[in-house]
Amino acid sequence: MALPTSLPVLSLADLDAGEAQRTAFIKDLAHATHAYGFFYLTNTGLAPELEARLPALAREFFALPDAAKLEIESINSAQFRGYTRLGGERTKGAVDWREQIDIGPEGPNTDAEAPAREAAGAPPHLRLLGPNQWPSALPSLRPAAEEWIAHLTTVAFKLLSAWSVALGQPEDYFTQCWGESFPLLKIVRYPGATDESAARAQGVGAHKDAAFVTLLWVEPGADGLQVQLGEEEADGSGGVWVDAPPVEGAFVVNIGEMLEYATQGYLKATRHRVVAPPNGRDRLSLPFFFNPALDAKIPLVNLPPELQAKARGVTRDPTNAIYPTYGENQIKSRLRAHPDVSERHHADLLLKAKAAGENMSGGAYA
Ligand SMILES: O=C(O)CCC(=O)C(=O)O
Ligand SMILES: [Fe+2]
Repeated sequence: MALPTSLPVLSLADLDAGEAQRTAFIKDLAHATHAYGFFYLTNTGLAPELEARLPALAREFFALPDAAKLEIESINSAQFRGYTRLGGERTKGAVDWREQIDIGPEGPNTDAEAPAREAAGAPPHLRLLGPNQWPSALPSLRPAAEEWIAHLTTVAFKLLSAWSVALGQPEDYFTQCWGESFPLLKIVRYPGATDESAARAQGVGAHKDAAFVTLLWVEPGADGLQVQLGEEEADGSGGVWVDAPPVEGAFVVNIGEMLEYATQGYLKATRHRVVAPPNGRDRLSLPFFFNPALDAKIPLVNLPPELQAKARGVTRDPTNAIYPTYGENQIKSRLRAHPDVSERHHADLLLKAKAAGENMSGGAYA
């Protein structure tokens, strides 16, 4: 297969532009996400005002004094919400050179009830339900982030129904067992490289996203994202690393491991990484990971024979099993990514995982 030097661009508006354009969109979507696992999506209906407002607030947040940022440090949150300072996160055990805020669905704090709940048989992933942390120095961040999440949720649902049709299923195939979505928005800043530390070359290390689907916004002009196309080896080597610079007005969309798993590899979760910006520059991005409810079990898609013939199967690292319940995957990847939060709030789960022989030092995206 000839590899493109840049990723395909699809317009979401085509889905509502009459039968012919809708059919063409679904076909292009299937091709892009089977062959590459990545594409650019334009015309998502995001209000230009919001597209300017949230990144501007993100920049304001990162420019706050450390004390104001650390007020919402993720170490305070058993749900891994809030601010993670530079060097606080890992991929494949190596430190990522970025600072970020993690924002999930808002919920009451039930940390104190977890032991009794679990003694009565509730799964540990319910520990991920709880409140976000918002900076008191920047009250306008919360409504902007919530509007962003709400809009991308509608965009992601449109994509899910288009994939359902592309996979020969009814439109509501994925959503019938979906439940209340459990998305995660990250607000991320990668500082420029300095020659002080070699670790800074890894903005975020090579990984596949654990989510169903990711919709990534990148600040215009900020390159650094690279995508591994072609046939890679099981150990992650091989293939061709292609630059995926931001395209004006577009989100980068990519398949996560849960959707790859549900389609037995027909849709591809493609490895990607971010190279730290050059000295004197920094890079802002807003990855949005779209996921079903923590207790959702999404059935494997019964592919039509012509697609089944092209499904690659899912080869898994035996130390990084995919569980049928979404929440089990989610809590494991959070435990790996944030060892400090895990040791403080979930030491019992770390011990259990180690006793079961799982590799818990792999980082978010082992
Ligand atoms: O910041 C980016 O451009 C991508 C980040 C990413 O791949 C991730 O957080 O999973
Ligand atoms: Fe990613």
